Amino acid sequence: MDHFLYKDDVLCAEDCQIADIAAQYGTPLYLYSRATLERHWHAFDKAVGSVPHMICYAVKANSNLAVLNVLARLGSGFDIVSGGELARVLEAGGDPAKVVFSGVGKTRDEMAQALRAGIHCFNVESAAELETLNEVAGELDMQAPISLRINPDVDAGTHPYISTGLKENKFGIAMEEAEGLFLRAHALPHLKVKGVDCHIGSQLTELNPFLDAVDRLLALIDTLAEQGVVIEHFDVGGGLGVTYDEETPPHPDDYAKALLTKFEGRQLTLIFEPGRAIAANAGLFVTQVLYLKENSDKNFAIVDGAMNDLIRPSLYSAWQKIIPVSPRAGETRAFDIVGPVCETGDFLGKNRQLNVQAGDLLAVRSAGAYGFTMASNYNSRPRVAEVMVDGDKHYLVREREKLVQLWQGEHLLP
Ligand SMILES: Cc1ncc(COP(=O)(O)O)c(C=O)c1O
Ligand SMILES: N[C@@H](CCCC[NH3+])C(=O)O
Repeated sequence: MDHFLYKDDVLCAEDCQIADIAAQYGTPLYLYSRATLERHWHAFDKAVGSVPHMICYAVKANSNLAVLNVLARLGSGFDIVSGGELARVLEAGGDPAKVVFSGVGKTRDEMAQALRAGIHCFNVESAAELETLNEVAGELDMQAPISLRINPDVDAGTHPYISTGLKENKFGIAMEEAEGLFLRAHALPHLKVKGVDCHIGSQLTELNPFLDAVDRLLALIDTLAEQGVVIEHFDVGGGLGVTYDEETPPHPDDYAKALLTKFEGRQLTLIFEPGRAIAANAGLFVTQVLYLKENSDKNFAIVDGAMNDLIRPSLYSAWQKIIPVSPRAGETRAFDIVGPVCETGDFLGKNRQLNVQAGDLLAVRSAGAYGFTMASNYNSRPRVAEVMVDGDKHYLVREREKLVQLWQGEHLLP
């Protein structure tokens, strides 16, 4: 069920009118629906059923403390890629024992921070990282729980910038090296081998790449068992796609059902790291039209939101639906929806059929994932407010940045 619907011709988020929210907090703003976040998380959790598992939400998709807290209250685990994300999870009340730490460039400090916090597992991505983690754990007189992230060399069929499971990508350990490295990890005194891990890319809309990756890693698990290395968990990563436009990604039920057939008869705990599938369609980006402008037969709607607030259209040519908050009757025209940033690539959408006037509010859909988390202060634009609705209530979950925050921590020469 969609929680962003028109009721009496005005766009609502759950039971709140978006125009009221915009009037109260100003624009641009990000708006999240608690009910949608919870529904998406439960969809994964229920789909896996009674098989031992952890749903470790990928914090990078949306790391607002209120979002993390809503998920932590459901019992979610978390997939992190930095010490900053770990700190956020802890601040939001997340359980460190349900945290997995991914990423190719963990620093020694981040390793120590995560060891002290008592995380579930490090997803190690290279031989060099393995040796470093063993050293850091040794200095702390601890044993680091690890899995190795294997790069299964499957084509995820997604945008090249968000494909991660091909040999040419920087992520994970090559299949040919995997066995040797597991044996090395098994022999190192300050590491405890727990699992295997993969993550082949993001916004996948087909099941086959996931299934191919699982097949390859299960074969590896069998080889390892013959060598006395017991694997307790299988982390399938994240990557399940969402509908931005006409895509028809598998429902978590079908995704889980297909994967579970591969694990029948095995004593493996499953770990899932969904980010986008939980957060993307739980959020909107709300922006106001500042001016209309016509240039050589082209219509521009210049809005107060920009690429620094929501970079996906500029960075990946990503298409996100743009809809009016209070639709006008009458003729539509094709508009490019552009922001105030001084870059030609600053657009939220191109060639959109709309009937808009200056002052109107527009909502960019599917903006709950990789929206605010990828925002910057480019052009010295303060980062926008974030609001969460919960039924007929709404809460400011991050204040709009103030101008003085733009140069916080900067210093003049004496
Ligand atoms: C290691 C890892 N896990 C999980 C995710 C979450 O991916 P998605 O948002 O596509 O579910 C990512 C990002 O792609 C990732 O790099
Ligand atoms: N930022 C990307 C997804 C990256 C996934 C990171 N592992 C997007 O918006 O589509």
